[in-house]
Amino acid sequence: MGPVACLTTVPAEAQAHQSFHANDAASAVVVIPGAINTDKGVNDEYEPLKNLLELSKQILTENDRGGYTIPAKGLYPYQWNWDSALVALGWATLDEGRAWQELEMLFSAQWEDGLVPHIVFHKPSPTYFPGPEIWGTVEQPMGTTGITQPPVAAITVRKLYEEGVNKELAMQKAKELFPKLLAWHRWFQTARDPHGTGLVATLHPWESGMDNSPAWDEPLHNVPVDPIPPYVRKDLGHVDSAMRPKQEEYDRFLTLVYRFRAVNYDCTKLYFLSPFRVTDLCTNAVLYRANLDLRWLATELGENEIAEEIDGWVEKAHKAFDTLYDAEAGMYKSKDQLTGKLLAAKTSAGFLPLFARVASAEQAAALAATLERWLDCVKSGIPSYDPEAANFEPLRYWRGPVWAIINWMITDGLRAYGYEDLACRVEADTYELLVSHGISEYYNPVTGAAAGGKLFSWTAAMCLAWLSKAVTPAC
Ligand SMILES: O=C(O)[C@@H](CO)O[C@H]1O[C@H](CO)[C@@H](O)[C@H](O)[C@H]1O
Repeated sequence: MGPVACLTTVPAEAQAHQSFHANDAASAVVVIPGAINTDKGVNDEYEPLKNLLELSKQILTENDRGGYTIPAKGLYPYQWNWDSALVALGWATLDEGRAWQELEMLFSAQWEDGLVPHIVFHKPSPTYFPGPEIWGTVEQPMGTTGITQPPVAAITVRKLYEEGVNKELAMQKAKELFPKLLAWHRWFQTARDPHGTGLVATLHPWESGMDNSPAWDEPLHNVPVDPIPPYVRKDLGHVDSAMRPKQEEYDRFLTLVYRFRAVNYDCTKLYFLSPFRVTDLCTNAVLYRANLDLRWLATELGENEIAEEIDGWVEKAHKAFDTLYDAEAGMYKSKDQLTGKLLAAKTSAGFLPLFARVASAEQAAALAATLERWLDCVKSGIPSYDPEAANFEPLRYWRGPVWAIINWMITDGLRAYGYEDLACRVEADTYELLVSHGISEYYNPVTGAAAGGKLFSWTAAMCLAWLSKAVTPAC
């Protein structure tokens, strides 16, 4: 095969806002596998990537709080669930022991019923709201929230186990973590799918990880705002309000927390009483993939009965996923469980069934075509929301901005289905964003500008674990 024309010149842009900066990023050239650079020497091209990797390493080190990594200073000062599972992939490229420790710290906060909380409040911090005093999960051994997040951890454990150099350590840690992962996945099957539909419920937008996704507009609007105690948002002290969820969303986020707290987060009650209950594509796609990886681990560890149990979950979920596919739109959609309706919004979560491997070849082709259309509408992809939608907001959080972690998941899926060129395109876009604009929480897909929190851990981790391998000097 001849050279692939994937060369992109990245405009120079200073990264003054980054305290560890990759300021050699000017005139960087993105080279993706198979590309031949005709203008510059390989070493020059590699320099921006080397700087980016150095910056990423420094970010993880700076955000390390002694065994767990905060997502970003000030804005998110605790341990977040799916952040940590993704950040562990970055740590693995630097220090395998530290990667395993990240997961151990997360699971040290696991509840007796199996839930792994969305935030662990290891140490007090005055910079985030709502903190442990609002959540009030008093019965737990340590301060946590009482909800969960997309279960990435089993995916990480398989990767660390398979790709780790220290095989003895990997075997020991995988064995220790396996029963904890299993307990969490079983919790999803029972607490969040009590009727055995094959797909699990998400009871709070914070559980979806895509807090203010346009998919939640309708179901969240149906949540009545209770007379909750007055509160001050701390996020707006760190980030411009134009990049964050709106006040009416926060009032409902908090209403849900107080309602859940009133029943002490009893998972047998929450499913039935929550006024917000959706089938979230992100949670279900991540869980599906995590179940495949947990099943793989079960076989590795000789746990054959458990492997069969997981097969049952996967089989049921596989059939149920088709109910989320909108053939006319060429897209998967989340569903409101309380109204039974598919939610109209086309979001980047709609591509995640590729990451899960649950899409058919035909569905994958439709998703690839939709994705291509989206990418043609923006400077840098993948936008988190349909860029052709009237209410697309390129700066506001999950309503338009690009997130590197989602790009990684979708790229992984594209490759698995044979869409190599499209995967390369997303990789090149992601690299260009990071080289030109620094390592931030998310990016404006129209201008490329960095947005949200700066020096962001999971973006740094994606750089170390993904882009470092994907973006290589021409060979
Ligand atoms: O905005 C917030 O306060 C928190 C609430 O959990 O949510 C954002 O930050 C988390 C930490 O990075 C991510 O895990 C979520 O995906 C992201 O939406």
